[in-house]
Amino acid sequence: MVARGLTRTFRTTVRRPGLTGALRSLVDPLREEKTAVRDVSFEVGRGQLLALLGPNGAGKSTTIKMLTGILTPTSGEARVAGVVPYRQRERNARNIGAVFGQRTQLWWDLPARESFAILRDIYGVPEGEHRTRLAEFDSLLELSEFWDTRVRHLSLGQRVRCDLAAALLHDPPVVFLDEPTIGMDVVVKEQVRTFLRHQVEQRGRTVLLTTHDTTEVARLAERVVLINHGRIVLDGTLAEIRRRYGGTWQVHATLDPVEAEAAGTAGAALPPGVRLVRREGPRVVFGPDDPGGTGGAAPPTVHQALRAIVERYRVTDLALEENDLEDVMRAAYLRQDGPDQQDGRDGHRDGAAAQPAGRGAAR
Ligand SMILES: Nc1ncnc2c1ncn2[C@@H]1O[C@H](COP(=O)(O)OP(=O)(O)OP(=O)(O)O)[C@@H](O)[C@H]1O
Repeated sequence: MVARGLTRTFRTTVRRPGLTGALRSLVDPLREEKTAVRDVSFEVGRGQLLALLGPNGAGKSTTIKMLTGILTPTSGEARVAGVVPYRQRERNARNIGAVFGQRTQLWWDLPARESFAILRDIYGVPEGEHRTRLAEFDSLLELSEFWDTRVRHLSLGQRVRCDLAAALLHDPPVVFLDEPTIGMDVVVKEQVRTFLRHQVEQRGRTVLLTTHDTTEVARLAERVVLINHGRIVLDGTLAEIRRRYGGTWQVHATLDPVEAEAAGTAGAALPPGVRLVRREGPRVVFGPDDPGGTGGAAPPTVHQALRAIVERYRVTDLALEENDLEDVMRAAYLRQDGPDQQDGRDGHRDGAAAQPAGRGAAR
C-alpha cells in the first residue's frame, strides 16, 4: 500500500456571527476551505501492521477514506494492492477488508452466520474455503457461541468480532481497521489483538490500524505514523515516539555508599548521557542528560542506561520509572511539530491551535 502526497481539502460553509450575519449568510454564503490531510506519504509492505495515530480531527479517517476509495484526494495518489482505490472501486473492494469499530457491515436482523453466507456468495468464495476460513476465525474469536444470534442482539464485543470475520472472509490482502477495539473489555481486546497478529504474521495481510488505545499500539504496532493537523509528524517506531516526545525515564539505584557519594563529582564521571537527578545517601536517582535529545547525540535508551549503570557501579537495588505511554502520546499530540522531512516546504497548518512552525525537535 502506497500513499504519495495525499491531500484532501473540504469546502465548508461558515455562518457569520449575529442575526444579521446569519441572514447575510443565507443569501451570500461564506465558504471556507479546510485541508484535512496535507501531503501524506507512506508505504506499508505485505505482512506489516501500521498504526496511524493522531489526536481527534488529525486526518486519520480522511486518509483511510481515500485509501478505501470512499473519498477522492484533492491531489496526490494512492495504490492499494496495486489498485488506485478511488478509481477502481470495485476491484479495490475485492482486495480490502474494513472494520469501522462504530459501524457494522452485518445485516442487523440476521444472525451473523447468515451474513457470512451472503458475503460468501457476493465474493464468490468456494464453499470449502469459506468453511475452513470460518473455522479458523471461530477458533481465534470464539464466534460460534453467538453467530446464530441476530446481530441486533449481540453485545458490542461480539458484534465487532463478527465484523472482523466478515471483513476477512474473502481473504483480502489489505485490511483497514478504524478503532476496532473501542468499547471492548480487556479480555476481548486481547483476543482481537491475538487474532490481528495471526492475520499479519501467519496470513501475511497488510493492516492499517487507527486507535486511541496506547496499549493496543504497544502490543501490535512495529511501526507508527503520527499525524497531526493533517500532516505526518513522525514515521517510525513507538521507541522513536518515546525518544522524541517522552525521553524521560528515571533509574532509582541503591549503590555502595562510597560510590554513591562520589557519583557525578570530578573524577567519578557518570555514564555518558546520564545525569544525576538527586542523591539521598546510598540511594541515587539517574535520568537522561538531555531528555529532548535536541543537542548533540541522542540520549541513551533506558536499556542502554541501565546497562551502563549496572556496569559502572556496585548496585544493590534497582528500580525503573518510565513515562507512561499515554503521557508520551499527550506530549506528541500537543507539540506543534513539523513533519520529519519537511525542509524547504511551507510550514502552514490548519486549526485554531496551530502555531508558527516550532520544529525544535526536527531531526
Ligand atoms: N466531509 C467533511 N467536510 C468538512 N470537513 C471535514 C469532513 N470530513 C472531515 N472533515 C474535517 O477534517 C479534519 C480531519 O477529520 P478526520 O475525521 O479525518 O479526523 P480523525 O483524525 O479521524 O479524527 P478522530 O480521531 O476524531 O476520528 C477535521 O477537522 C474534520 O472536521
